[in-house]
Amino acid sequence: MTKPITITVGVLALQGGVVEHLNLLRKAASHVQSSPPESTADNLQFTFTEVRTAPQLAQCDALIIPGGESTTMAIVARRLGLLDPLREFVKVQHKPVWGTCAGLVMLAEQAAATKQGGQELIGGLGVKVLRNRYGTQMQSFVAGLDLGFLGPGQEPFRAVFIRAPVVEAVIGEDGAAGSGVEGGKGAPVEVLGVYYRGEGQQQQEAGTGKGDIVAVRQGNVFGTSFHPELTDDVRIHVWWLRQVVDSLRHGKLVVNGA
Ligand SMILES: NC(=O)CC[C@H](N)C(=O)O
Repeated sequence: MTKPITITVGVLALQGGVVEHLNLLRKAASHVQSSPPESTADNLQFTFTEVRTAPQLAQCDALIIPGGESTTMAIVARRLGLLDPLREFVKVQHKPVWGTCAGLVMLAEQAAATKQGGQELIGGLGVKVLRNRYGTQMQSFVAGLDLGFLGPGQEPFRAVFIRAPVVEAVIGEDGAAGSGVEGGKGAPVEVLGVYYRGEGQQQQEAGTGKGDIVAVRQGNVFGTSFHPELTDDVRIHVWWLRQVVDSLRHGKLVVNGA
């Protein structure tokens, strides 16, 4: 029998929607284990854990940065000495990371200043984000998104937007550290989700209309403006865990226990 592969996935637990991600990750894991990526059958294990310290981060093969308030998250991370280890995790070790909402802001290379002085970011995604694109908490909304990366013929994903950022501009490979496992030249920035505000489904399908970029990936770094963890729809978590497994198997990364 082959040795089990245990993948440790952390959720940064300084502030924000931590428990919700952990719950959905656990559900997603059982989906991934019941139809595992090829060659990991029977021996794929996941451990999910909260991350508050650099040693806890070092145990992780992949990380989720949840929604919340990115300014607060950055201040707390700085105080705990976590900002540099997080940058190392994302930009030097190129481990898979997913940021939701405030997490997307943290992973952007640039954020359009909404306050004087700006804020500290982790970076890794070659994009510039615009914070609070749709206004205040009161203007929160749910919208059906067609997310092609989930596969053909999928139902729209009911995306929850709460003081959500959007990707205002793709800076590209040069703006970020690059996310290819090999290092060096960065991976391209891929737009994986667009929200067409007040526009019809037909325009979405035709790819017309301007729309806001609300899901983006560059190599191992993935970001969404919205909060899949606040729904019981497990599809994006399942997709991401599969990406994590693939990346760890095909990249030159060390997997705990492998
Ligand atoms: N729901 C959220 O995560 C809101 C993000 C928040 N507006 C920020 O900029 O950090």
